[in-house]
Parts: sequence; structure tokens; C-alpha cells
Amino acid sequence: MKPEDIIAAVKEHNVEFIRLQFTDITGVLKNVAITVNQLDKALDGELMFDGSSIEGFVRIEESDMYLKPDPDTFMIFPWTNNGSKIARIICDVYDANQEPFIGCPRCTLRRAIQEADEMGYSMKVGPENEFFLFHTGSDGEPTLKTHDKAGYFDLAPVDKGEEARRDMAITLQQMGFEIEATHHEVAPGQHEIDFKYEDALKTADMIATFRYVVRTIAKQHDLHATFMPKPIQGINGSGMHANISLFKNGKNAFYDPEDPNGLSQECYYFIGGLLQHAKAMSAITNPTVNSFKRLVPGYEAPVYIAWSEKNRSPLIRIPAKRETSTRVELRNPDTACNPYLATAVMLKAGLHGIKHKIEPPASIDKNIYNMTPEERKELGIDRLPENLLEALTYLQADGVIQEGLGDHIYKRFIDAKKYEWQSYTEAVHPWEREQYLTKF
Ligand SMILES: Nc1ncnc2c1ncn2[C@@H]1O[C@H](COP(=O)(O)OP(=O)(O)OP(=O)(O)O)[C@@H](O)[C@H]1O
Ligand SMILES: N[C@@H](CCC(=O)O)C(=O)O
Ligand SMILES: [Mg+2]
Ligand SMILES: [Mg+2]
Repeated sequence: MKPEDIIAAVKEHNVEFIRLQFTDITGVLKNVAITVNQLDKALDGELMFDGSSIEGFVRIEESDMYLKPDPDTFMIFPWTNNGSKIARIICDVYDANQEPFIGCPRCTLRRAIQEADEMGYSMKVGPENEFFLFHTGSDGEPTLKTHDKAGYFDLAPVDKGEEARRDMAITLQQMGFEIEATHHEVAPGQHEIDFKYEDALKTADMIATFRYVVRTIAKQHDLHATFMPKPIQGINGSGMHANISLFKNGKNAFYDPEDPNGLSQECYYFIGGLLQHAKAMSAITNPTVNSFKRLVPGYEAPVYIAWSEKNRSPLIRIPAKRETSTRVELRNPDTACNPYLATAVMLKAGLHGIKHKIEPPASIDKNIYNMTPEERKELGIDRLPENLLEALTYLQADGVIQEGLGDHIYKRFIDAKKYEWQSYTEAVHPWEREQYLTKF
């Protein structure tokens, strides 16, 4: 969209406020709301804000930042706030010198996309977004209660969860999402909404928007939507499987009809790169203490670093469809990740595989969970980090993933996450009281 079209649309639909959105390094959506009078100035990229209060941005002495709206992301929300129509535009963050800010996650993804572009590739991503819907209590705070006992693909009697999910899909469609599927997931109260794959930057924007819409609509149904990866022990957690392909000259570069598996050499190398960097990448794709409680055996989440054309136990699965749909499904990313940074490191790792011709190990077509440790060792199957601290240690040893993040984000991320880990280890958890309070 051109700036003049945006101004015309705002006037035509009586939009009162425009939210200028961006994310901090932890992936939390931030916004500055402006009135229509300021839109001209904002579209020219002249709107400044104080970056010193944003997680992982800058120090107070260098805090002036510019928001550069990306006109292609303009959209009017289908709902009103107290009767006011609101629109949003997603922005890149620029520094005081009017250069892309090195701490801006969206600009970081742009850099990785540029690297792919120089090699002739464009990355497509389709995420599978899982989440839980919980009731809110009389105080409006979320509980852990769901009133459905439904499971995978169930058609529950019409309940709030199903109604809310339908509303979410309708709203997203009104906002231009092409919804491919919505279904109940395996766990009670767990849902999935999948939208059609798109170019990497567009998909990352859509994931950020998706989370915002899902939470907003849930609230309208007195429900709390959570993208926390493992809210309840003993049942499945929520993943965000990333379906990835590279296109070259308008064709899927992962497809090769001559290959017995229908996969191109580039696809094999891309898998090789993802597997080689999986441990370091997990700090970004699974960025919370809680993320690693999902990555345990028995809940359809990956634990072992391997790939397969068939079964779902390894980290990477190759869904059966070929030609345009040929893709790699990376199964460890979760719903707490920053979609821009997660996409940037996945692309960086895959491109590294192509550049350095990293052959993946043989595919594993047996259920890895049923193997003995000795069998896994014999096949050279390693596992993902067991916790956030371990993942951070791998990230600190992986120059490729660090380069993908850029020095600024890498350092701020490590500092923020080490602090998070420290605070977690100092906390006394209910489990400890259960185990020790009466025993000692
Ligand atoms: N060439 C492609 N590149 C990237 N993503 C693609 C491509 N083709 C399809 N997709 C996307 O892959 C996702 C497919 O999700 P779908 O739920 O069908 O996958 P699945 O892994 O088979 O399901 P599940 O894991 O829930 O059993 C969608 O977002 C779809 O748009
Ligand atoms: N919820 C599972 C995935 C279920 C599925 O295969 O769709 C996970 O944590 O990854
Ligand atoms: Mg699923
Ligand atoms: Mg999947």
C-alpha cells in the first residue's frame, strides 16, 4: 500500500487511532498509538520514541529511536475499542542515525532474508500454532480450568472454547489470513489454528498479529489464551512447528523429482545445517525455562536431534506432500519464541548448511522414543538441550547463530536469559515442598 492509500483508508473508515507496532527482543509486541493527525509524520518515518525502556534495546544515553512503518502491514482491526476504530502498522526500528537499529528483531530477519536473496532463494514459512484456552476466575485472572474434556480433532458440544476458536478464525480471515485448518489439539483446552505459508517476513508479522488476535478474542469470551509452552505437567504442551521451504525462480527448490525421496540436494544440506545448529538455535526457538519442560519424551514434542521422512518422533519431519508443498517441518519451536529471531536463526542455519554442503546423517524411520540409549548411541543420535541454561551454553559456542542474531541482540539476549535462569534456580518450587517438607 502507498502512504496516500493508507491515509485515504483511515479517513474512509473513520479510524481514530493507529497502533505503530514492533517487538522487543523477547518477542513481546509493543506499540505506540497515534492519532490520525500524526499519521503523515509517522508514515515519513519521523516518529521518535524512547528505546531505553524496551527490553534489550538501548541504554538511556542513546535512547532516541525512530519507527519506520512498513506500509504493506497496514490493517484495520475488525473490532472496535469503546466504539473507536483502530488500525495498525508494523514498524522497523531505526537508530538516531536513521540506520536500521541492530537491536530490532524485524531488521535482523531482514538481514537473513537478504543473505538468502543473494543466493537466489526466498524462504517460505508456515507455522502450526497451538495454544490453550483457560477460564478466567471471578477476579478476571486466568485459572487452569478448561471445561472441555475433548481431544485431537474432537467436535466438542458447542462450548466457549470452540466458539472462541471459530471467532478467532473468522476475525483472522477478515484481517487477510488464509486459514487452512483449525482443530482441537490433543490436550483438554488445547487448540490449533494453521494459516497458509507465506514469505518469511510476512509470516513472522502474521505470527505476532495472530497471538494478539487470539488473546483479544479469547478475552471477549471470558477466556485466557496462553502461548506458554507447557502450562500443565502430564499432558501435551504447545508447539509451533515451523514448515520451511526455499523457493528459487518461482519454484520450490527443495523438490527434485529425480531423487528417490523427491528432495533436492539443497534440501538435504538445509536439513544438515538445521541439525548441526539445533542445540544453539533452541535457545531462540525455545527461549524460556518452561520451554524445555515441553521437550520431554511422551508428548509428541521432539527430544532427539534427527530427521525422518515418516515418523514424528525426531526434530525434523518431511511431510509427505511434494512439488510446491515440499517442505521441512522443524518441530521444536514453541509459541513463546520471538517469531522474527526464530525465523532468522532457522534460515541462517539452513543457509549455512547449503553454503558448506553439510550432509545430514541418515534419516531415522523408527520411533526414537522406543530405542534404548545404546541403540541411540550406536546411530549417533544426540538430544536437544535439557534446559535453558544448557541451550544458552550451546548458543555461546555457536558463531553462526550468533552472527545471525547480530552482536547486540546476542549479548542482550544472553544477559536477559541468564538472569531469567538465575531467578528460576533461586525460586523454591511447589515440587520441592511436596518432596521435602514432611520428609526432612
Ligand atoms: N512449501 C511450503 N513451505 C512452507 N510451508 C508450507 C509449504 N506448503 C505448505 N506449508 C504449510 O505447512 C503447514 C502445514 O500444516 P499441517 O497442519 O498440514 O501440517 P502437519 O505437520 O502435517 O500437521 P500435524 O503436525 O498437526 O499433524 C501450513 O501452514 C501450510 O501452509
Ligand atoms: N503439541 C505437540 C505437537 C502435536 C502435533 O503433532 O501436532 C508439541 O508439543 O509439539
Ligand atoms: Mg498440532
Ligand atoms: Mg506438524
